[in-house]
Amino acid sequence: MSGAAPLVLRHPDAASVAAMTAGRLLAAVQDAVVERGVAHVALTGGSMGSALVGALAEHRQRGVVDWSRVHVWWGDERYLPAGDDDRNDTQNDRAGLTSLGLVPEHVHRVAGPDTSASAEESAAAYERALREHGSGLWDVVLLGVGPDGHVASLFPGHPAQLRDDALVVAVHDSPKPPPVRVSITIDCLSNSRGVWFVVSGGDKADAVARGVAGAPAAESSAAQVRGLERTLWLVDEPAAARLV
Ligand SMILES: O=C1O[C@H](COP(=O)(O)O)[C@@H](O)[C@H](O)[C@H]1O
Repeated sequence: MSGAAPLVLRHPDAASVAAMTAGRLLAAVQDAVVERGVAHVALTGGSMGSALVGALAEHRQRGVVDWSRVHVWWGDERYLPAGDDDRNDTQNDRAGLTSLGLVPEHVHRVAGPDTSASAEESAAAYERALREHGSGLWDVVLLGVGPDGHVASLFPGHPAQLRDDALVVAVHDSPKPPPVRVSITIDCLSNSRGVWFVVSGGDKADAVARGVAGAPAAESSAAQVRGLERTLWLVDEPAAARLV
């Protein structure tokens, strides 16, 4: 498999994962803005996605970053109307994303059924937006991991998991509700300088072990995604419990 080999960074608990990752993300974004004038970050939903955004919003050094040069995207979105409680962007907004000082046009939200005819149309629009901004060469892609090894909305064994004919795909019949989603594909997520998995909790211990070990796709979507320069697993001790 191409990309950087996984590096595991262990933390005592979920709050430490969020706080340490927030500091690391501020530095990575600052580096990107200074080196290239712009930073592109893919956010994640789920428990750690919002914990991380909350830690960013509370970070004492968050003002050091020129947020007007930062673009945020989502690795996946639940196909629900804007503002729905179950959307990843709604949860990230409530965790503090809106307080960072991002330019609204640089916050790239996935269209829901209120503004698109179908998940396919929404995925195509998101892909067009990505192509307008360099086809998704990310600085950092953040990924939560489900107990089943899914990342973004790419579930092991699901027909959408290994799609390689698009940057963004519609996902129907998701094993985790809601059933309709839009997801960036494995190849596109891997087109990032850094891929950072953020995981906490003992229910994720098997998924972390499989992901770090490079398990086959049938067992882990996480294992199929690696960064071009760095692949970090930022985990708490319960999530690290099955690592050898
Ligand atoms: O449904 C989703 O689940 C994963 C993991 O969520 P968690 O709550 O188990 O941490 C998340 O990364 C993904 O973005 C989201 O849509």
